[in-house]
Amino acid sequence: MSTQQLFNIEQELNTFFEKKIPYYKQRYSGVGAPAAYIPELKNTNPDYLACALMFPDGQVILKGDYAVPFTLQSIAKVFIFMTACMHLGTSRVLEWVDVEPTGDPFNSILRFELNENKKPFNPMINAGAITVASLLPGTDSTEKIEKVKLLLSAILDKDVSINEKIFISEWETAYRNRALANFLMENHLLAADVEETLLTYTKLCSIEITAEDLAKIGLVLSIDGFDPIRRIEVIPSSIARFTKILMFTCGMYNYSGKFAAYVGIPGKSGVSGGILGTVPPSFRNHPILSDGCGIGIFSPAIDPCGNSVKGIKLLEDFLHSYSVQIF
Ligand SMILES: NC(=O)CC[C@H](N)C(=O)O
Repeated sequence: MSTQQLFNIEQELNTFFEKKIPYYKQRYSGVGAPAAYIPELKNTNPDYLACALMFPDGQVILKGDYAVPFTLQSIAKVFIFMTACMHLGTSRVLEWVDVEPTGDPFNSILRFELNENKKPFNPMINAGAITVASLLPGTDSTEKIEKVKLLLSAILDKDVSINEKIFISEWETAYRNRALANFLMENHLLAADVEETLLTYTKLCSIEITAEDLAKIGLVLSIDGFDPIRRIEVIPSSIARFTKILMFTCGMYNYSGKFAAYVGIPGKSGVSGGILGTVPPSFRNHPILSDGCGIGIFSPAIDPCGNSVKGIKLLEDFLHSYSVQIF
């Protein structure tokens, strides 16, 4: 692509987001609210809205409140799964967890009580992620957490840290996840101690990132685990590709089907209001997104499914406005 074309695209996208971010902030002001079940998240400003895009040539678009850090929350499930697969092999991990969307809330306990399904439905809901967290290699939570942090650091080319305040706030109130972990243990679906596994899972949910970090992760996933900027593989391609399938089918909890149908890319959200999006390279000659891109969105007011209200609207608008379709 010529420098002139690149400049025009950058200008075009800048104009798009400079217009849309204030629009969505106003249009959906007061709709949804920051997650209240983790007390520390309740205090987040619901009006933040950030978008980051990263392209394979290294071009980055950062708009809105992109400098505000937030915690991964459920987005951590993507890295918990990939790390476990990298150490144990995907087929071993899938002996413990299924790959079926649920249609139930992300922290639902229903299926265990009914005892309808032996394995947790998929690694992108709490039950599945807690099971997979118990499989991580290491003798205690510190070692297990380190393995996941190493993968994230390799993708982002920097260290990541845990927001202790948010971790403690969730740890002290994680009644539902404790119940889930106990059900899992009762069904022989935890490979490590209940409290140790919960500690691993909850700390990983509290890793702090930015919208730009999510865009970088999305970019690496879009190119099947390859970092096009440093020209190295950071995730084995078969694992990156399998993870995108899970994101596409199960990444948005009980909104996953609608997200796939109406937004149309692999995505993963967290109750902090983050959305990780990945646009695979297209075989169609798309004027902007032919080579793929990574998307990071952040807006803390979430809907009853646990997804960012303004974030989904902005993402949907962007992808539709630029006719991004992966099928
Ligand atoms: N949906 C989410 O983001 C959930 C993550 C959160 N840490 C929990 O386990 O409840």
